[in-house]
Amino acid sequence: MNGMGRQGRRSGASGLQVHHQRQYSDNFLETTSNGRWLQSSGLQHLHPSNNSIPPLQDYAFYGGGGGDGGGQGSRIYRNVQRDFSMGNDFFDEPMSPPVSSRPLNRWKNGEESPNEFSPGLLDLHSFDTELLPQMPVANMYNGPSLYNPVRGRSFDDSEPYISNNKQTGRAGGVPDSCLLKSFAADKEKVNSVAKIKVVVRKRPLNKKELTKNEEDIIETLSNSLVVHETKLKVDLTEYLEKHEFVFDAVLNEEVSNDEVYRETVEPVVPIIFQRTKATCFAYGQTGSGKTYTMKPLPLRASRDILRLMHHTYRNQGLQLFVSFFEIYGGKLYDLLGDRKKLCMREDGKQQVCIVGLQEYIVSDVETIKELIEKGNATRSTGTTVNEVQILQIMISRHEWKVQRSTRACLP
Ligand SMILES: Nc1ncnc2c1ncn2[C@@H]1O[C@H](COP(=O)(O)OP(=O)(O)OP(=O)(O)O)[C@@H](O)[C@H]1O
Repeated sequence: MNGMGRQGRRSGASGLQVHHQRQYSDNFLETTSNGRWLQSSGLQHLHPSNNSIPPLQDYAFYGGGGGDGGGQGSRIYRNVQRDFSMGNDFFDEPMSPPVSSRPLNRWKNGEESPNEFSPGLLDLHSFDTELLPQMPVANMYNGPSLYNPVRGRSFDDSEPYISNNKQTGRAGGVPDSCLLKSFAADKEKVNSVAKIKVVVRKRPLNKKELTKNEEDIIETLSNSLVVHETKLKVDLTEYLEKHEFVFDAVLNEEVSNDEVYRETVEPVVPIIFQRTKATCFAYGQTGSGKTYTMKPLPLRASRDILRLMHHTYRNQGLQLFVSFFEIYGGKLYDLLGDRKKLCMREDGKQQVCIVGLQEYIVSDVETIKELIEKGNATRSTGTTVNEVQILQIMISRHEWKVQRSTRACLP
């Protein structure tokens, strides 16, 4: 969100969510089921037929000032998103026709073989996961706990969350009756945590706004912000109307990108080792700071994911896959695959796949950085209403991929 003057600016926010996706379409935005998916993903405002659900900024921020893009009092805005999601596909059952053959290290090696690089299928099905454990997972980041085994369903076990807790508890010598109570309490606690976390970031006034002597009309409080809107009485005297909006967290203009990461993505990182997918996206008006906010997040997340893979989950044959695609004008394009047009398909189990999406195995942050730069260079630069870039970071067991690839050959 932005520091705003008084002439018609609104703002943006970033959020996290876990979602399901089910649709079948060549044109991503045009089907009812896509609409459902977009809605469940918090992207409903991208659906052309959906005028009923206002995007957050449509009611939260308006009448702000200056800068590019925001006309005076205008409710028109560029609905651009910066998005990345993380997850794993280590499920008990195959969720979709699997990747027939992955472009293993294509980017690194700069060579292709027909077997290795034919189009794959990316399973976008999200496990109906435990809730985002803000409370439990936050604890994992106290000091060296990042390296401790995480609780819940993970690559370490195939037992449900509660069983794993039990094991952890036993190791600590807690009596069974207490354990049962504590498991129940834990489960209840997790169940009571929201799946979606909305964080608003205020950006400082930019040079243009400062030059114009515009006022900052946003006041940030701990988890809310107040918009000071100037209004005119009938006798043309000015008065201020205050509008307060509450969010899960509000970050003021002094907050660094590191703090944004800690507040938003860091707590989710261990969760993706627990059969879950997580999505973080930013939305807001042009110039509101989406790129500035989102750009550092994937690399920081990758660093933590790799650290967990190399410590807590070492020797488990885990690999990290990266893919990057764009939804542009209602269609999908592979940003790491020469902007090839992709399509979404639903398999026999009604799981959604992106057919032909290139995925790259990565083992270091530097390579991920290169891939992101490559994707950014390929992305659209237009000013359309519907434009989303989605970077996906996925953890998988190599053998699992191979197993699933075999199934892909079946009719
Ligand atoms: N929190 C911040 N602190 C300092 N500068 C910021 C902050 N947020 C944004 N900016 C600056 O504001 C300008 C616009 O930000 P940015 O490009 O991220 O906006 P955007 O929402 O991605 O815009 P667009 O939708 O047009 O791509 C940039 O110059 C950026 O450096």
